[in-house]
Amino acid sequence: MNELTKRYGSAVAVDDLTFHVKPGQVTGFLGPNGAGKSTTMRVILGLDRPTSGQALVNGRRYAEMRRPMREVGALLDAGTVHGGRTALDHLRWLARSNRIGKDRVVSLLELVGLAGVARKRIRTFSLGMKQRLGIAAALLGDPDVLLFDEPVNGLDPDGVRWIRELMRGLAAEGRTVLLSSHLMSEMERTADHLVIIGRGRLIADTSVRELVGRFQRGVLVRSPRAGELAEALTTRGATVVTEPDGRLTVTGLDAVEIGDLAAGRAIPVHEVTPHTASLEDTYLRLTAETTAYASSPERTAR
Ligand SMILES: Nc1ncnc2c1ncn2[C@@H]1O[C@H](COP(=O)(O)OP(=O)(O)OP(=O)(O)O)[C@@H](O)[C@H]1O
Repeated sequence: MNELTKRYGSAVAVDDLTFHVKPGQVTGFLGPNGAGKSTTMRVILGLDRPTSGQALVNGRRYAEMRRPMREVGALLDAGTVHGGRTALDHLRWLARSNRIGKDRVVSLLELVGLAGVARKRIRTFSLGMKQRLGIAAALLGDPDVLLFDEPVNGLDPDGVRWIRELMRGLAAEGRTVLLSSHLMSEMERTADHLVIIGRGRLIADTSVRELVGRFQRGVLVRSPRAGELAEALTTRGATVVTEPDGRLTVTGLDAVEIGDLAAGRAIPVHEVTPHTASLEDTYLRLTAETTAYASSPERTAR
């Protein structure tokens, strides 16, 4: 994504957005409703034209690919498939028109857990089943790059866990996985990296670990020799505050470093608790401003 901007009339859906998605990891694409995630994915897939800037996959625009399904697989809106067809017919038709072997259809129906309903019409499927079918379609061409827009919509807890494991498995195979959601709780356990947007703009492009670290509020440490430990920690560059109950709040060193330092000096430690704002809190704090703005049209009008 390079300086991508997409306007619909006077409304800006995506605003000068630049980020790169790496292979071998799951990248969570997060933002409140209306942040511009679907629009970005539609532009990547050539379904919408950018107003300016560009979205490239493997250095090329989607329209320039000779066999796009073999390069990029996508699940956008699972509800748009032809309801009169069976799951098997739908995938066979997609395979035929993209010169993909029939065997692959059967193995994918098994992979997504739809083998037993392959000959049922799609209109009888639940939303979760349609999501599974959409995922099978995305994987049909065995592409290295995969885009999933809110894939857990409509799935039960088993389905959510299945998606999580599937995404992690695809990334472990070295594929590039971009997964959108408006819920941080989902991403926390699935993604390695996060791209967070709000009102079409980039808010954060960071690893999950870095984001946790950024909002760490220190490590709480309890020791019967707190004074001695505080002195040792301060010497190592940490900032130490002694709490009224005698515990120490340490910043500047993480729990592992504190534990190792104490062990090295044979100072007993009875508690080491990192105090981290949850990722959910962090995400809400990061996006609060954009959400408030977006939900107050009278303010944007001025
Ligand atoms: N075809 C369109 N015409 C006009 N405005 C549009 C169109 N598509 C999207 N928008 C607007 O662009 C903005 C971004 O929408 P988009 O669907 O990309 O957000 P999103 O992050 O995917 O949100 P959600 O989580 O709700 O799906 C919204 O304000 C939306 O109303």
